[in-house]
Amino acid sequence: MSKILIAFSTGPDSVYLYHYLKRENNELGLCYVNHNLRNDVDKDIEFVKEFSDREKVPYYIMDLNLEKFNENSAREKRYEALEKCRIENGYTYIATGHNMNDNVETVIFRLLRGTGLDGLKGIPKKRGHIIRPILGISKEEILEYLKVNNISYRIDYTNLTNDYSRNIIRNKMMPIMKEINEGYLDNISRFITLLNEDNEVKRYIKKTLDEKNIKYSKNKIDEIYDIRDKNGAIISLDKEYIWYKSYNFYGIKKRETKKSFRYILKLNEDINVNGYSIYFSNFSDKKNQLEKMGYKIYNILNVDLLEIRNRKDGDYIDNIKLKKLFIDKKIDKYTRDLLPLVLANDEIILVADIRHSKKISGIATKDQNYIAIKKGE
Ligand SMILES: Nc1ncnc2c1ncn2[C@@H]1O[C@H](COP(=O)(O)OP(=O)(O)OP(=O)(O)O)[C@@H](O)[C@H]1O
Repeated sequence: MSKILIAFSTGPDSVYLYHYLKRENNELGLCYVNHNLRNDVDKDIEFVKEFSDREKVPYYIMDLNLEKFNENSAREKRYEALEKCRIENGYTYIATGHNMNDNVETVIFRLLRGTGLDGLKGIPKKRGHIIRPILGISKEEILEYLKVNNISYRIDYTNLTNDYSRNIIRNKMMPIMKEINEGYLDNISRFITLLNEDNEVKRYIKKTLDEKNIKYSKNKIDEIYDIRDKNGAIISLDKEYIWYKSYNFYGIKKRETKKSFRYILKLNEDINVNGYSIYFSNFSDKKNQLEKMGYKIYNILNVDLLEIRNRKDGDYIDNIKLKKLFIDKKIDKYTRDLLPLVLANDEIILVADIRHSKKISGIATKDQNYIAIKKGE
């Protein structure tokens, strides 16, 4: 439960916002800012008083004299007045009634005027003490709710806006977009949400790097951002740290000290190395099972011992230098040392699950020795 001051203009959005927040058991108050710009302010104030009486919530009227200001400064002064009211009366947040239509209109307006990606984030859900709880609700839903529940409100300010471009977007462009696609509002709004999520991930990355005092470039943030869905992915940060993504972790880890390894695998043995499981077998039933579990299977003839080790300088697979392969496949230096290589008769036949030598076949036939490999936690 929070103590929330509603920026209450008496229009449908504010009235809906009140009912919306009431459902969540918040402690509410109403603040009407009197701009003295409209003739029927008295009726607004009467509405606020009646509403507050009926709902048993406190109200506050903040007077402004804005005759000499333009619309922009009216908005600024309104936010100042709301903030003053919030502090004086001990509220935690100010909630405004911006809705999904306002958000989409804002983004379209910015697109037409020219904007960067940041501008397409739309109206922020939260900024300082200001929250906008009904940003995800369309005007249509709001009006429908008020109608069905027989809830009264005053004239919609937003339709009286004297902002010329806004009016064209709202009254001309939006209806045409709706003709093209009924779901246009949801679709654009979803796009805005996606952009905001992206921003949140990037903010998290930046904050985490800053906390560790790590020097980084903007590219690094993009690189880290790109692996956000790739379990097992690693980005090298510096000598000491890596950024690591696994099923339940996405953040900074200390590098494990480089340990070289070497194992011998006999037929029908298996092994786990640095997150890879490897089977060397000739059981065909098991082969089907492993295949279903996502293992890559390779046939191998005339071998009954395999060697599993990490890379060494000058390693080759077929005629390709491992180093070149790693660069081509964009495998960072940290990961390169952890990858298990599989060797038969001193020749590399598998580089983890990344590449197999021409000498072994990716098609496993019956009753043959095979290697099964899979990366997994
Ligand atoms: N006179 C007022 N008193 C209190 N709150 C108001 C008043 N007018 C507007 N608000 C608040 O601001 C919200 C947005 O209203 P409106 O779209 O008219 O304002 P705006 O800030 O000029 O909008 P935008 O930033 O989208 O151009 C309303 O839902 C309401 O919460």
